[in-house]
Amino acid sequence: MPDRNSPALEFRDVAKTFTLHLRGGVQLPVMAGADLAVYPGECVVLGGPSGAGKSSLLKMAYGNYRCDRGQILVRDGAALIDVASAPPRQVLSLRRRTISYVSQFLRVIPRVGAREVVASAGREGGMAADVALARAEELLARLNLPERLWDLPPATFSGGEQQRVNIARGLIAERPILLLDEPTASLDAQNRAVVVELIRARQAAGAALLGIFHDTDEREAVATRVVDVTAFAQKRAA
Ligand SMILES: Nc1ncnc2c1ncn2[C@@H]1O[C@H](COP(=O)(O)OP(=O)(O)OP(=O)(O)O)[C@@H](O)[C@H]1O
Repeated sequence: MPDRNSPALEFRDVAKTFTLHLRGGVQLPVMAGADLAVYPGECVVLGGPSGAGKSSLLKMAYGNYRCDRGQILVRDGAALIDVASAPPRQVLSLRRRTISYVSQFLRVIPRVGAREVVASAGREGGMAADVALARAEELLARLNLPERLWDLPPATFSGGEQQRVNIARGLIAERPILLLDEPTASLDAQNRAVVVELIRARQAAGAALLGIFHDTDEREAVATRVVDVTAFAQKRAA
């Protein structure tokens, strides 16, 4: 069981400004002085208006965006890794072992079927091939993806079908930190309820979750705490 008394993920004094090189170097400050700790067993939901920087925080934690200042500390077993300064090799290793990220959209791989898209994420996380395959099928069935689609590449799937493959891919390896960027945005009520159950199960198992949920009911169903990122932007203006 993870140590619940120390954060699994912690942002310390993080600042981010986008520079638009194709627009004459226009600067877009998004946040400064962002401090946030997420503990094992928590589901912290990011709140605040559109454009406040919620997705940017998740992308910085996953190492997709660099931050300009501060630290993003990830507990990786006994080690503490600063994603903000870690070399790419170390960030990739964190993605294999420690952090999962369910983005809003599935990045489809041409010619690879849905079941394999999910199972391969399990294998990358260290599962044996047969276990990964069985777990992939279990998740796809739970998420009501029709079996006739399992061997087809998700490129032609509906938005909601792609999103469910994406969720299965993000959840299969059961890593200690889970980042969720509106995972239920394109789902119907029945599938939203399944995703809420899966998220709560990860939380009960001691994972640290950080997510964005615009739907109030879902937010209430999963959040142990809501953090308004507008406060980070206000620090920026101060
Ligand atoms: N890659 C990028 N290049 C330039 N600006 C960006 C980039 N990504 C985000 N931004 C800007 O940063 C600000 C914060 O965006 P972000 O997507 O983090 O907000 P958000 O709170 O998640 O919004 P929403 O709720 O609408 O998804 C916005 O003003 C956005 O235009």
